[in-house]
Amino acid sequence: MYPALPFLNRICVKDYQLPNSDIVIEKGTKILFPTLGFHYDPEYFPEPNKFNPERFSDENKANIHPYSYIPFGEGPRNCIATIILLFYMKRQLTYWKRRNVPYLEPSFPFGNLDNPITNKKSTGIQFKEFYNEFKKMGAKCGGIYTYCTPILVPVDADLNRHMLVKDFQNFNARGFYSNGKDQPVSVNLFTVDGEKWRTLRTKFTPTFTSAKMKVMFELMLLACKTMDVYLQQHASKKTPLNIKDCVSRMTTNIIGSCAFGIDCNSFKDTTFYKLLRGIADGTAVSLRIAFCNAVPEIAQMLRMPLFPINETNSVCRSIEETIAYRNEKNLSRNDFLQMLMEMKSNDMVDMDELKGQCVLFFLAGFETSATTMTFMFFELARNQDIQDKLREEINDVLLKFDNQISYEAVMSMTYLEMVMFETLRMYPALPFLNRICVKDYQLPNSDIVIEKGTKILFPTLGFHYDPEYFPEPNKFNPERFSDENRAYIQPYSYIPFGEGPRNCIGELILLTIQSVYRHT
Ligand code: HEM
Repeated sequence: MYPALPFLNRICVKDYQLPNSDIVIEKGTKILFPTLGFHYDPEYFPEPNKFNPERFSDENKANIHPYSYIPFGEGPRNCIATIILLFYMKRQLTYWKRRNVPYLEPSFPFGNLDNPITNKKSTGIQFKEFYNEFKKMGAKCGGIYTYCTPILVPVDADLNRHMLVKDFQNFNARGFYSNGKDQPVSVNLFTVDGEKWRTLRTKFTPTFTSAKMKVMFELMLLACKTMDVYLQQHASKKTPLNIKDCVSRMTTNIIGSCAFGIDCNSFKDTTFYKLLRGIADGTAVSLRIAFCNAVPEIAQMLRMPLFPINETNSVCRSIEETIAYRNEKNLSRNDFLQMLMEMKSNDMVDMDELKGQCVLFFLAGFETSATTMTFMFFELARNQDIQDKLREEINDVLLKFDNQISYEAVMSMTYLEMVMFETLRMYPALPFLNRICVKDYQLPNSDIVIEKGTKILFPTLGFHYDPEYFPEPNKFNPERFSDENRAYIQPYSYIPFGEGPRNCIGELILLTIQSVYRHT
């Protein structure tokens, strides 16, 4: 759809009679082959405006008309750059061998990944398999390739401690794409690196304390009220419920209320729900994010925004309107937006940073929380005994709290916490963590040196399903996280929220809550 050169050119160096025609092309005539024309010709590519990788599946490829697909040119003068590129790619694929790092044999052009067009496995599962291969070799880490990019995969919990925590200064970047010029809100805590990240993290950490969350809890409860009615309707009619849809609406209500100051009642009116989903959901969004991160230089050159423009602009407008309304009426509310407004009035953040963090609050908190809850209900449905035990705990605790759900009541539900931790072990919302080496680094007790610029991918799923760390890993067993058993979990093998100074800022809420309540 986007050939880098939209046409090929040649010059006729000898008079030439067109085949099956009496037209003669004179020597010296310039010829321009319109690549874009061929690629968008429905005779050759039906529904040419549709992005459809299936055209290039092994079966369909054979039906493409020869010489109608010419992104690299054709014939003896086809792009020299292609040949150089191919040579470079082949050489790249020997990177780990040359550096004496244990590696898995790659193949061209996908490296160690499955063919993205025909593959059925998620990237998280593929990295779990790489993990198992390196463990079998007895290695502490190993090298693989995504396409031609070398990626280091640590498979040892103690190495996680070194790289994510102790030697964080060598790996403090995530290398995620953002485009501050054209879409300032794409510059946020998750996407920025270096000094900018450090400054933002220092500014925003105090907004995630347990005291702040306790105050916001009332808003969260209110935002869930309409779900009660929705659930009761389904229960009384005995109609099945799409649990993913239900928790996604609930999460939208909470985020709408806490981050955007909007009462969006997604169980009745799906306007805001659809708008927010438009930013985070869908193949086009995933493809754009994947493209931007795979070839950030090209994305930067094309000035590609990270998030869909229309939806993001609508959400930003709504934030601006709420701020203007609160300022005009002198209103205040115990939400995340108010905290950011106070930071702005103290010149700690500017308007773009404020909007960026609201959008990030949604992106980082929405899918992660909704999928975790969905999988939790899935496992509770499959394990009736665990469901009964949890229900019993909830009923017992509520009895002690006059049947009122309060912050304190929820925090004293220890079995609920164990169930949630086990859900996050089996279904971590992010199946891997990524970092970039920013300073050459010698691996501990080894002569391997990781070069500056190397990408590292920590395979969370691999660790969480490793029987060395979690016996019977396919069994949903919340008891692993009881007070007694938790002490036996190998540090840095359980990483659903990441680790070290760049871990999930949302986890700080959990940690603070735990330390407060476990010691009272
Ligand atoms: C079940 C819920 C959640 C899970 C499983 C989760 C998981 C993660 C993970 C794995 C990371 C990457 C950490 C790393 O690279 O070491 C991350 C980063 C982050 N998360 Fe969460 N998250 C959750 C909820 C939230 C919520 C509710 C918020 C905020 C409102 C949030 C805000 C962030 C931010 C801002 C970052 C980037 C931190 C940085 O780079 O400094 N997350 N999260």
